[in-house]
Amino acid sequence: MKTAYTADQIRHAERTLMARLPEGTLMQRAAHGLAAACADLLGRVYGRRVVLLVGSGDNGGDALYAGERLARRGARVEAVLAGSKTHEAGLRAFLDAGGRVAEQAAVGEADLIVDGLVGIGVSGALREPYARLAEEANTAHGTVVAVDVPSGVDASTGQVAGAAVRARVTVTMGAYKTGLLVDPGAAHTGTVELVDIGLGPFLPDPDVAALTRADVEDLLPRPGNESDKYRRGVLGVAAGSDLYTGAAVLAVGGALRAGAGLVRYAGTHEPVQQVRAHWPEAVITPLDRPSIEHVGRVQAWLLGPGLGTGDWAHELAARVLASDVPVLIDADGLTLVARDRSLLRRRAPVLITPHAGELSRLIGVSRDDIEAARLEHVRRAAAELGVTVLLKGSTTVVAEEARPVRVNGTGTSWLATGGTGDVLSGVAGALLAQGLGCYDAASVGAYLHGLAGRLAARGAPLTSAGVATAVPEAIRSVHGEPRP
Ligand SMILES: NC(=O)C1=CN([C@@H]2O[C@H](COP(=O)(O)OP(=O)(O)OC[C@H]3O[C@@H](n4cnc5c(N)ncnc54)[C@H](OP(=O)(O)O)[C@@H]3O)[C@@H](O)[C@H]2O)[C@@H](O)CC1
Ligand SMILES: [K+]
Repeated sequence: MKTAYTADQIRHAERTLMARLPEGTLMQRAAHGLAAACADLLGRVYGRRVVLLVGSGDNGGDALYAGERLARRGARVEAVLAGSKTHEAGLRAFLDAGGRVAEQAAVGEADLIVDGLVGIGVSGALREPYARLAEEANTAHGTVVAVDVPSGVDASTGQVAGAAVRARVTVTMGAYKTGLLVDPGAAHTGTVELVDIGLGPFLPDPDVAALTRADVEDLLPRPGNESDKYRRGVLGVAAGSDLYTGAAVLAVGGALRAGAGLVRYAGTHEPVQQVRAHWPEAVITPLDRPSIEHVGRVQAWLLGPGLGTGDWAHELAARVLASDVPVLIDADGLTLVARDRSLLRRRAPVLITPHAGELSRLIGVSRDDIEAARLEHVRRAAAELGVTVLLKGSTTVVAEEARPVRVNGTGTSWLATGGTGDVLSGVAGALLAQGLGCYDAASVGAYLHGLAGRLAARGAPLTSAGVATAVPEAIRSVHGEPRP
């Protein structure tokens, strides 16, 4: 598990560790790791031009001590002092090593730009001249390395209130910060390199976590010798309508590709025809009224994609939610429960999979506000609604009360196309039916779906059907099995 922490959590751990070490030890460890990362990026250090953007706090101190090391190896290092004060000992060491302070920064001509403006001590939007320097770094030709956190990104939330550095590499000290994993901040980090400064034993429970390949491998259900289709998880799918047939086809496809033992599809005439044509392996119950009494036993339900939002759909949703198995609610199902919250009053678990627009209707917050503060709102939705929430987006986040938010970074922007959400609901639904809890089904589902998206896209546009087709390959790559 990749774990990440808020600025307060990091500071608390740092204080405990610092009390046991000679003064300045941690910053020297940080600077050592930072200088090594810079040297790697430069290839040859001697003679190369490096500009340090130095803020008034210890983030600037890290940059100065790393600059000292690079200067000793023959780099031409200039520092722009942006704050009202500067880390004194760091500046002395930097100057002693031959570093220079520049009035007018040659940011545009540098081979490497080290962003030491602000780290975990940032509050609010970058002030001048920090904001201008961040913009200069972003438009310069040189490689930008952010110290600890790209300046302008809130380390605790990933929120970006104004100008912010966009780094090629972020060298982060001691532990990942939440804001490095969650968008919009995550989009600013480039590759994140972690420098071990000995913080590990002092860190509390994480604020957020991201599943690694090994975690997903451990969590993924694998059929044993005695498995039969009923034990491997039967998913009921209540999706699609005479107007929207594709959603049903894609959701059933996602579920079958993600290992449901059996999919029982229930729907009206048109989607039934389509699902039957695409997926002969699905067991189909044509519905002439909104009822699930003839569908047979299932271990979980997927409710909503393409279902419509009229009385018929409402009645079917009420029947599905009156069952005693976990239910995943997506798309039109979310519109129905936004209108009638009483549908969510049930004992068995509920997983909802909204995008920001759908979540906006559920919690009465604007879509833009949700996009700007995804963590805050996904947590709030989980607490207010008493359900597990998977908020879709460039970094998908999964919240359940009293658990760290799980962040998924496997996705690709090619996935932002029609129908991919239906596939995701099928994948996560199949995992629910195979016995994973909502929290794990959602986060493993997001991981596989993102990976399948990458495999389907390979750098070019994808189709949602292609994403479903790539799910088995994603599972294979998680298990590390050779491809046929
Ligand atoms: N502690 C440790 O053991 C270790 C810490 N380490 C390093 O220290 C970093 C934390 O250092 P920190 O606490 O000094 O805070 P930091 O991020 O430099 O920023 C504070 C300064 O920023 C300013 N400022 C704030 N907001 C601003 C804005 N919007 N726009 C403009 N300016 C703004 C604010 O200025 P002021 O408002 O006071 O004028 C304040 O002076 C951490 O990220 C890591 O890199 C590592 O060496 C490992 C060991
Ligand atoms: K920084």
